[in-house]
Amino acid sequence: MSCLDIYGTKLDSRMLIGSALYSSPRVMLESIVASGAQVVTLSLSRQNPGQMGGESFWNIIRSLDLHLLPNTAGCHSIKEAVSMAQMSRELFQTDWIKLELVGDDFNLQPDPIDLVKATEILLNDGFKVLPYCTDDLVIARHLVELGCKVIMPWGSPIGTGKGLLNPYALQAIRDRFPEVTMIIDSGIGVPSHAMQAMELGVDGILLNTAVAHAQHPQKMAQAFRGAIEAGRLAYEAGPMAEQYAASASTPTLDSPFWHQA
Ligand SMILES: CC(=O)[C@@H](O)[C@H](O)COP(=O)(O)O
Repeated sequence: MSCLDIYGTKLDSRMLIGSALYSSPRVMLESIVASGAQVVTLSLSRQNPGQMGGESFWNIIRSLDLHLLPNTAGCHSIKEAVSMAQMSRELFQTDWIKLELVGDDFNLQPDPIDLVKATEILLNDGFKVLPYCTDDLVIARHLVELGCKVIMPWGSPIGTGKGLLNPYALQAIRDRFPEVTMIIDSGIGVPSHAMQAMELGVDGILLNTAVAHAQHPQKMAQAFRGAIEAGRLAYEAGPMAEQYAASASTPTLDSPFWHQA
């Protein structure tokens, strides 16, 4: 199967996993391993290696030897997000940043205007920006025109588990920007949501709550791994076109094959 491309880094796994909300370090570690993810996202504001408790968290993450994707979770302004990104780059030694800029606390909806402005600042500062955005085609266009090689529209708001609120909007982004790596970030609740997104042709899935809050996170991580792989395989296989009316799958006339070699 083809690879996930993050600014030129090619990965076999199309799943990116969060490191928050787990019941214990052991459950987090086992879940991340079970997911097969090669990218783990983490937040300097919540998992700072220099702070109490942060060091043991950091040692576990480091032991996994995965790509780190620091995020700017909880930032509400451009200034805050830019300085969080810069500190994360120093501390985690990576120029990848998941840019999250909250526009409203009710549903943690990204601020579309400031997100674009902050993206421009960070790209100019040498970051490889993975912006967390809504499923708005025009915002996606601005981000792509600035030079983002990856965009991460939501399925639905963070932690809701509602799945894909607007498959049409996501499909439009996919079709409009086939050259860009498109990762669905947030709101995925069950593996079938992830599979639906992959069948639309998106490149990857970033999720956290659905695994961390499952009754058995390790098993759920494994279930997501299978669903994401199956969804991608189905997309590459080219699904049949939906039909309005029935057509017999066991015709009684002519050749049993429709393609005459
Ligand atoms: C871990 C992370 O970056 C989250 O903020 C992300 O958006 C995942 O969202 P869910 O928890 O809804 O999967």
